[in-house]
Amino acid sequence: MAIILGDNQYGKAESRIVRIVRDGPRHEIRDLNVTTALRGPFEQAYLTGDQSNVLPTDTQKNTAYAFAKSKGVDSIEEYGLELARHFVGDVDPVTGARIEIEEFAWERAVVDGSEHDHTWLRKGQDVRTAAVTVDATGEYVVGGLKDLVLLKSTGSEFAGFLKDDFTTLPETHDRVMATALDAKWRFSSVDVDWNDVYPRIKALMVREFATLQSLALQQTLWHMGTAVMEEFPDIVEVRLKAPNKHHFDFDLGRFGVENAGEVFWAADRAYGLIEATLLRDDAPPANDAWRFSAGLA
Ligand SMILES: O=c1[nH]c(=O)c2[nH]c(=O)[nH]c2[nH]1
Repeated sequence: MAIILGDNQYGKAESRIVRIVRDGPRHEIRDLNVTTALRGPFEQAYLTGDQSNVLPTDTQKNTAYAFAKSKGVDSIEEYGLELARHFVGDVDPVTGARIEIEEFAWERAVVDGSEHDHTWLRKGQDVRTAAVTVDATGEYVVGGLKDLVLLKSTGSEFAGFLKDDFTTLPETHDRVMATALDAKWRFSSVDVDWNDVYPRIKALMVREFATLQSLALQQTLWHMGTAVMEEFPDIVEVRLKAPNKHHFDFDLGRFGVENAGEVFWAADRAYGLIEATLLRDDAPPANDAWRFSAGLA
């Protein structure tokens, strides 16, 4: 019996990079969490401790900061592509680079009725994400968002489900539906107007969540994904993950008080977890586009 080294990669996880453009009185801010990972002939670092092929994770971190200055951060997708191309193209042993980025949004503070030049408020809790892979097979961009918290107070049903001896859930034709959406979409091209596309995808998913008379969260996810893929031919795959944040009617009947869908117990766990992948049947191969690192998704 021999033990072999399997899949491996290494890099610097979660460099917090804040890029401020301050060319004039009105500043711009981009607030990022950047993870880099390199793939290539790094077996000897594990097997014998030979570091000769190893570009330190510290250097990877420094490069991410340096590129934030030299290349700027117009979009996280483009910035990720620049970094990945550099590692693969300019650092000899590297054959593949994986860059994962989260972006935290800020909105300008409004002071005395006008937008302030250099003060912002953190915007929402949802996070824009990008995962870029460059290797010998090509360049891949997976855009996304996570923690988009949505709730609708009607327009959601769950009935007609399979029942067995353990089923206690009542059927409903009017319930609260809430989730914290995690969505990822794979592009078939890197020639994309990233900052134009992102808000349109988010708006489409919110529209579907709001307007569909939902028979299940599963159906809602299908509609969100298909709406995005119908609008954007370059998006060939969508992966959705949605916790069903249950809102149970609180039993006020015990106190002789009527509760017609007005007071809920918002349970934080256990929660349903609904996941789906939507894929065009002629999608080009994903190769390592979905191979995540460092627990960031
Ligand atoms: O939208 C839902 N899908 C389910 O699969 C499910 N299961 C459940 O108990 N409630 C719900 N709601």
